[in-house]
Amino acid sequence: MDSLPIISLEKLKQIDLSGGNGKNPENQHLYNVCLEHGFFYLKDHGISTELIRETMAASRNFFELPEEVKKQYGQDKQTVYPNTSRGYVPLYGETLHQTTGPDMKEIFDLGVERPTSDLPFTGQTLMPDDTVAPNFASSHYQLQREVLTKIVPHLLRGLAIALDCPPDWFDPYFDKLVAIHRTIYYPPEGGIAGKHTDNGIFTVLFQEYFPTPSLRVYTKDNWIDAMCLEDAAIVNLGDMLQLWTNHLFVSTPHEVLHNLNQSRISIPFFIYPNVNAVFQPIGTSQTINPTDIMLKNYNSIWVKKTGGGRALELK
Ligand SMILES: O=C(O)CCC(=O)C(=O)O
Ligand SMILES: [Fe+2]
Repeated sequence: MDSLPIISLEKLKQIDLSGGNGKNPENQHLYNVCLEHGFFYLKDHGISTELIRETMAASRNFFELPEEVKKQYGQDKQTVYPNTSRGYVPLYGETLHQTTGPDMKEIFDLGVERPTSDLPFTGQTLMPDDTVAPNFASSHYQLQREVLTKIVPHLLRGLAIALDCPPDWFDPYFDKLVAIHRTIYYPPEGGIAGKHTDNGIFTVLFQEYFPTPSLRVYTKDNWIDAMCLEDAAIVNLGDMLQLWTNHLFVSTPHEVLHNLNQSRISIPFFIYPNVNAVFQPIGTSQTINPTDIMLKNYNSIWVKKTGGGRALELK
């Protein structure tokens, strides 16, 4: 196995409720892929290549601004709690794996814009306007709207059906979902994201197209390259879905080693349930509040600097 499986969102959306819970062959495929890899390409997702390219170009233009301009949107200027969930982070700001140390990359984190609130991960991001970073905010929020309407609900339904649950089984947990929406800039020759797992339910990732890949995935006891497939997003399962499914599905370790002579942009969307949701891992009587898990993960990345997700388990 040296390439990752491909799931068609269009096929997943063809739910036939006449004979049971709507499971179709693509759901069965999704189930097997989630058991075995937890990492796959998502094609037929309905988001235009132009919008993705435009958002990447606007991101690159932002990251090429002088440092003192970018720092005006730093985490210390953000009002959402925790402020490490929003805004600009310079090179070597984030540690995803303790042994690798601080990552050589810059990031900007956005969220779903909701009225300011005391609830964690809820509120407005301080963003550069068009005079500072043309099209940065507008393209990102357009892409976010499309990810949250065209991909996330259908993937949640596909996963529910794959798990032999009714299609709308996850829906009440996600009607005010939390999304950490990030854009990353890896400088040429040495950009890095240390080994980690993502902490949420799943991540929808758009990576810039290069013939030589920089993203690597640990699956079936091997590190393999995640080649760039034009027009396909990547989806990887996170720790929270692993926990929810009582370790049936796996959150997959991955890392970025970017050695090309050009910079690389990627745009992941980390999807979490509603802030005040409570879920029970399948087959247990435990109750889990996803926000507690998120806050613990933020503490481990930004305060203790011991890494992201299950990074401590990864050598
Ligand atoms: O840049 C990438 O391709 C992946 C980034 C990533 O894994 C993350 O930010 O969690
Ligand atoms: Fe990741």
